Amino acid sequence: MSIAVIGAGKWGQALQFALSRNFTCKITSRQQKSIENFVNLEEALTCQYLIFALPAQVVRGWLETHFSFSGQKILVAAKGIEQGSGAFLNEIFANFVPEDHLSFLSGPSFASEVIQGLPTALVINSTNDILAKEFASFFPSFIKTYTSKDVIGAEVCGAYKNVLAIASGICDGLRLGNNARASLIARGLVEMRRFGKYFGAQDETFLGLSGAGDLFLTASSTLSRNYRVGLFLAEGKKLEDILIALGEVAEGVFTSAAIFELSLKHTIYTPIAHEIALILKGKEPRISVKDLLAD
Ligand SMILES: NC(=O)C1=CN([C@@H]2O[C@H](COP(=O)(O)OP(=O)(O)OC[C@H]3O[C@@H](n4cnc5c(N)ncnc54)[C@H](O)[C@@H]3O)[C@@H](O)[C@H]2O)C=CC1
Ligand SMILES: O=C(CO)COP(=O)(O)O
Repeated sequence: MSIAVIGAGKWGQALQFALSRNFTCKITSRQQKSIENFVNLEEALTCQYLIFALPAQVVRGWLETHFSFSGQKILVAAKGIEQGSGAFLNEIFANFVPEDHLSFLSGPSFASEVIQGLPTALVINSTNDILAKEFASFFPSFIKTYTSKDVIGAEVCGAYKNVLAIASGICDGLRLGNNARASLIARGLVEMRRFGKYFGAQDETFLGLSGAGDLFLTASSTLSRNYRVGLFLAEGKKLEDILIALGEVAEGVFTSAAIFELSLKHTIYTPIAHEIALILKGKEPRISVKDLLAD
C-alpha cells in the first residue's frame, strides 16, 4: 500500500503525522521541506492513495498543471467553495478523477490538535462506500472514523462553517456576549442547512460531525484561522493586513464570496453569509449586526 499527502501546510503535515502511525505516509509540496518521508511530486503521484491538503482556491489550477489520472484513489481534505465559479470541490475533481475514486474528509479537526495525537472523530464521504471504508481504515486509533455517502452535505458544511466562524469572531470581537454568539451559531446552522438542502445535502449531515461538530469547533475557538480573521475585522483591521499577518489560508474569506454569488443566482436566503461577504468588502461590522437583527 502506498499513500501520499499533497500539500505540506498545517493540515497536510497533521494528516501525514496521523497516517504515519500505521503506514509509511509520504508528503510533497511545491517547496522542499525537511519532513520525514518528504518526496518530490513525481514520486508522490505514483502512490495508490493520494490525500489532497491544498487550499480549495488553488485546487483546479493545480490539477490542470500537475495531475493526470492513472487509477489513484483520492481523499480531498480541503474545505471551501471556489470563488468566481461557485464550484464545489467534488465538481472540480470530477473533471479529473472518476467519481468512484473520490472521497472527501470532514469533521472537527484543528491540525494543531491532530498533530499532538489528541482524539477526534472524522467522516470519510464518498458515493463509493468501499473506498470510504478503505480510507477510514487508514486512520490511527486516536481518530474515530465514520463513513457517509453525503458528499455535497459534507462539502457544504466544511465550507460554510468557515464563513460562520468569521461571523462568530466578529461577534466576539465586538463583545456582543455569549447569548449573541449562541444565537449566531444556531441561526448559522439553520442557514447552512437551507443552503445545503438546495444542492441536495441530507438533513442528518448538518446535525453530525461534519455540520454541528465542525461548526461548534471553529466558531468558538481562537485556534480557528477564520474565527481570528473575524476578531481582527471587529477591531477595525484591514483584511489585507489580517491575511498577511495570518500567513495561512482562511478559506471563509473566499467561500463567503462564493456563497454570496450562489445565493443570488439560486435565490437562497443566506443573511449571515451575505453580511460577511459585505464586511469583507468594507462594510462596517456594527452596521451588519444591526441589519441582521432587523432582517
Ligand atoms: N489547518 C487545519 O486545521 C485544517 C485545514 N483544513 C483545510 O485544508 C486546506 C489546507 O489548509 P492548511 O494546510 O491548514 O493551510 P496552510 O495555509 O497551512 O497550507 C497551505 C499549503 O498549500 C500550499 N499551496 C498554496 N498554494 C499553492 C499552489 N498554488 N500550489 C501548490 N501548493 C500551494 C502552501 O505552500 C501551503 O503549504 C484548507 O482548505 C483548509 O480549510 C481542513 C481541516 C483542518
Ligand atoms: O477546518 C478546521 C477545523 O476543522 C480548521 O479551521 P480554520 O481553517 O478556521 O483554522
